[in-house]
Amino acid sequence: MSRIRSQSEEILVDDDSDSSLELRNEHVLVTGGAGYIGSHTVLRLLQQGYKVSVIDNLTNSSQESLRRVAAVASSTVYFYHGDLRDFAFLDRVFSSQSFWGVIHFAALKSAPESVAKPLDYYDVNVGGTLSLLQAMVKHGVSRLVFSSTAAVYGTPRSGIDVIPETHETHPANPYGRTKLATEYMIRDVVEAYPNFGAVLLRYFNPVGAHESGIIGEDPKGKPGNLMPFVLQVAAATRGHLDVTGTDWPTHDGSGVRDFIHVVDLADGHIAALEHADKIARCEGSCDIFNMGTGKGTSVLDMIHEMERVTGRSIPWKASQRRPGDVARVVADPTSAQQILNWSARKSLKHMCQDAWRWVQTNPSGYHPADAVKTQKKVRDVRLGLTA
Ligand SMILES: NC(=O)c1ccc[n+]([C@@H]2O[C@H](COP(=O)([O-])OP(=O)(O)OC[C@H]3O[C@@H](n4cnc5c(N)ncnc54)[C@H](O)[C@@H]3O)[C@@H](O)[C@H]2O)c1
Ligand SMILES: O=c1ccn([C@@H]2O[C@H](COP(=O)(O)OP(=O)(O)O[C@H]3O[C@H](CO)[C@@H](O)[C@H](O)[C@H]3O)[C@@H](O)[C@H]2O)c(=O)[nH]1
Repeated sequence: MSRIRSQSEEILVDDDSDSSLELRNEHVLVTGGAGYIGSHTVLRLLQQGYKVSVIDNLTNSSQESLRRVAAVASSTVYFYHGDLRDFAFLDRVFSSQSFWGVIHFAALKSAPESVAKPLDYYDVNVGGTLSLLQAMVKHGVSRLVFSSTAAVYGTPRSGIDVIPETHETHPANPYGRTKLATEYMIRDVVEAYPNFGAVLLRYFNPVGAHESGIIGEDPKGKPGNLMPFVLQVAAATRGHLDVTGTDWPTHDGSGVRDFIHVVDLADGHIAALEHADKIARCEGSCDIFNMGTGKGTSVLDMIHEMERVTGRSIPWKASQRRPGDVARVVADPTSAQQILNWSARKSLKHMCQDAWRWVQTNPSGYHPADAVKTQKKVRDVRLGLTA
């Protein structure tokens, strides 16, 4: 194994760990792999036998997620601590390993924050991807899966029930615009370089956690999305939930979204990577897929399901609509079903059960205070700096 001086940390499982996994030759680089969706995807990749390296600057995550992933999979994750915008760093990483493909998660992801800090969002989301694409082209790596978002659609055309990939793109905030700009940049690279296979995945609303309760969404700072708020109210660390809009033209007046279990989404990335390989082998192209269930769930539906799962009451109050919010955002997932042979399997009940298990097991997320419990689960993991 080639190593990068003091840039890389290796996360190893003891040799006596019980691993019957058949390893593949394909080495996948995952940017932002320590984060919420990235860590679940790294686990799936390892379970499929891929070799996995992660680049992350840990601005919104902790290496603890990868230690746990390595332990659950009884496998190894190669970790490079660094920033995607640093081309010299990327160049060294790409020189040290021969990557088969890249899954690119690393980004800033808060729509409201992007309104206040648009340049940060363009810098990381567009600038970071620019530097990644430069490294991929320089080192001849030509399979890419990219995290895009339903936010690129903006307000859905009136009267439409589910959003197909062909829907117009009018993002309503800088975050969505950085993702759309990045989609265009990737499409231009595919046009310019033969045999480049890129898959752009537009996620709807990812929620839930791995069923083990070992990895999940680290509740850093004040949550911005619905599910972390619902969990806090269920755990009685927040008094009530503000339902932001109860006068929408929906079945119960609250907003409707397409919630997708993060493990289903992780599986979608494996299918997308295989598709990127297929298209890279025949001339190359850039394909776009929605990642959703096709089912709409209202905020009140979500509250009621969480009440059933937890056996606790979730008090809520009607509150004003959030600026820029829309009534209903639900995916048409047909293309992913037909072309990737992927569809989401887990129900709203699974999403609530798994999110609740994660929160109960890890009340402070990956916080060191929980590490005592954690150490037992990951005691087989050795962490060593490579020279
Ligand atoms: N979670 C959602 O609701 C959602 C919805 C649609 C799309 N997405 C997209 O999915 C991707 C992953 O989202 P997530 O929820 O896992 O977010 P996350 O914040 O948990 O993970 C992103 C990871 O990228 C890392 N990172 C950020 N900037 C970096 C940089 N410059 N260099 C290296 N690493 C950097 C962070 O430390 C973090 O570990 C993002 O691109 C996000 O925009 C997320
Ligand atoms: O305290 C809260 C928070 C949210 N909501 C409602 O819950 C629904 C879902 O909101 P949220 O979880 O914030 O998700 P979205 O606004 O749909 O946006 C998410 O999903 C998009 C993809 O669809 C991503 O692009 C965004 O980054 C991500 O924040 C909406 O109707 C909100 O009005 C509440 O009622 N109370």
